[in-house]
Amino acid sequence: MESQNVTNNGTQSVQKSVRQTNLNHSRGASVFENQIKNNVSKGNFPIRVLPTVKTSYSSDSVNYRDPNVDYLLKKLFNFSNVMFDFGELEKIKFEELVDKLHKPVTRRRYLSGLRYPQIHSNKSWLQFQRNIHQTALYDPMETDIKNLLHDITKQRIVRTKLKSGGTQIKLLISFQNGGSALFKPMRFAREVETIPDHYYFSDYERHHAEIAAFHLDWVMGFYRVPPTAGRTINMTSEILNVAEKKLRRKFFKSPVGNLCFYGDCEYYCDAEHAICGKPDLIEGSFATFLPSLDEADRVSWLNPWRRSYSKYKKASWETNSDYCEGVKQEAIYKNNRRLVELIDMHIFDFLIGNMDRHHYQTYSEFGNNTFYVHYDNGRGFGKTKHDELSILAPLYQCCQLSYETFLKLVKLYTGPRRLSDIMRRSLAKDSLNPILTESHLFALDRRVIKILKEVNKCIRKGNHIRDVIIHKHFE
Ligand SMILES: Nc1ncnc2c1ncn2[C@@H]1O[C@H](COP(=O)(O)OP(=O)(O)OP(=O)(O)O)[C@@H](O)[C@H]1O
Ligand SMILES: [Mn+2]
Repeated sequence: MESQNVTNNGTQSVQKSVRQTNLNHSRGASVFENQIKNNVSKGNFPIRVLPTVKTSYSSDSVNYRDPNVDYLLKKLFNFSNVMFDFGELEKIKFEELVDKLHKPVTRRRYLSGLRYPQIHSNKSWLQFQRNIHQTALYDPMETDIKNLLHDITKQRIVRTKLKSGGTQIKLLISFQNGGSALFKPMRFAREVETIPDHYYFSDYERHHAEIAAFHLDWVMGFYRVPPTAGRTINMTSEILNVAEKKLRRKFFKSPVGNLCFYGDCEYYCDAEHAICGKPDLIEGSFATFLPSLDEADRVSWLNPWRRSYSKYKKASWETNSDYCEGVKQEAIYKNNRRLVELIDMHIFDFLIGNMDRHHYQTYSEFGNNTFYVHYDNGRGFGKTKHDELSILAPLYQCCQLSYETFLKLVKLYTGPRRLSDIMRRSLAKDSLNPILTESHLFALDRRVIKILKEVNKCIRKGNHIRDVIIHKHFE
C-alpha cells in the first residue's frame, strides 16, 4: 500500500509500507577516535605544507593546497588533537582509514525475505542479495564483490527485456545463473560532455558514469550503489536473439549496416535516438539487480533537496536560506543519522556532478536508521570543468557532515594519494577501462577541496565544530 506524507515545508515522502523496527544494535560514537586515542601526536600541527603539485595535464592542473582548508585543519587540530589527529591520518593509507571507519557492527540485521534455505548459496548474485544489511548494501570484501562483478561480465545472457519505468532506455538482463542486471547502453564516447544547453533533466545518461559512480561509492566507503560493471556485448546473440517480443520489434539495421535498437520510454526513445552497435557490438553498464520488492520492500523517499525539474521554477531550497531548519523539523530528519546520510549522498553527488537525485531509497524493514540506496547515477560525470556547488546545498545550509566522511576527505586532501589516483586504480579493474577521462579524474581532486572549503565556511560563520562535524548515530 502506498501512502504519501506531505510535510510542512513542502517535502513529500512517498512511502511504501514501512515497517518500523526496533534497532537492536549500536555503533560506537567514535570508532576512529577510539582507535587513535592511544596514539596522540603531540606538538605542532603535523601536516606538512606540500609544494603546489601540478599535473602533467596543464588544462586540468589542480592546486592541491588551499589556504582556507589549511586554516580549517589547523583550527580543528588546535580544537582537539585527538578527534583531529592529522599526524596519525598522514601515516595510514586511505584504504586503511576507510576500513577502520567501516568496522562492521557486531550484530547485523539482514533482509528477512531472503532467508530461505541455502540453495544456490554459492551464486554470487544471491550472496550479494543476502548480505544486504542494515548499514550497507554490501561489504567491501574484495572476493565477494569481485566474484559478482566477474559473473556480471562473463555469465551467459539468457533473456533481455525493455525495462519499464524511468525516462531513458534500459534493459533488464537475465543471466544463466539466475542473476539479473540493469543494462544501460553506451551512447557517447567518454570524452563527450553534457550538452551545454541541456538542463540536468534532459541530459543523456552515460554508461561510464554508472560504472564510475559505483567505484567512487566503493572507494569512499559508502557501499550504497549496486555493484556495476562494464561489458561489451554482441547485440545479435546477446540481446536480439534472447529478447522478448516487444524488444525484438525495436531492432533495425542502419543505412551503414550497424545493428540498432530503441526503447519505450519518455526521453530519446524514438528511432532517431536509437542505440547502434559497431556493427553489432556495444558497450554498456550492468548494475546488479536488487532483490525484488516482494522479497525486500524498499521505501522511495523524495529528496528534500531535489531540483524543480522545470526550466522556469526554482525549488524551495534555492530561495529559502532557512530551508534546512524546516527539514530538521521533519520526523525522519530529526534523527541525526538520516540527515547526515543525506548530506553524504549530496557530497557523493557533488563529486560526480549529479544534479538528478530526485529520490533515494531505503529498505523498509530496516526502519529509519539505515543506509540509502543510490542507483541511477547515469547523469554524473557530464562536465569536467564545472563544479556544481549547489549540489552541496544540504552541506552548506545545514552545516553538518559526518566525522567519517570528513576524515576521508581530509585524507584525500593531504594525500599523498589523491582521489584521482585511487579512482584510476579502482577503475582499472573494469573490463571497459579507461572509464573516466583524466579530466574527470582531476575534477574529483578539485571537488574534494571545494567540499572542505564549505566546511571551513560553516565553522567561520560561527558554528561550533562539534555541531558541524558529527558522528552518525544508530538508535
Ligand atoms: N540495480 C537495480 N536493481 C533493481 N531495480 C533497479 C536498479 N536500478 C534501477 N532500478 C529500477 O529501474 C528504474 C529505472 O532506473 P533508473 O532510475 O536508473 O533509470 P532512469 O531512466 O534514470 O529513471 P528516472 O527517470 O526515474 O530517474 C528505477 O526506478 C528502479 O525501479
Ligand atoms: Mn534518472
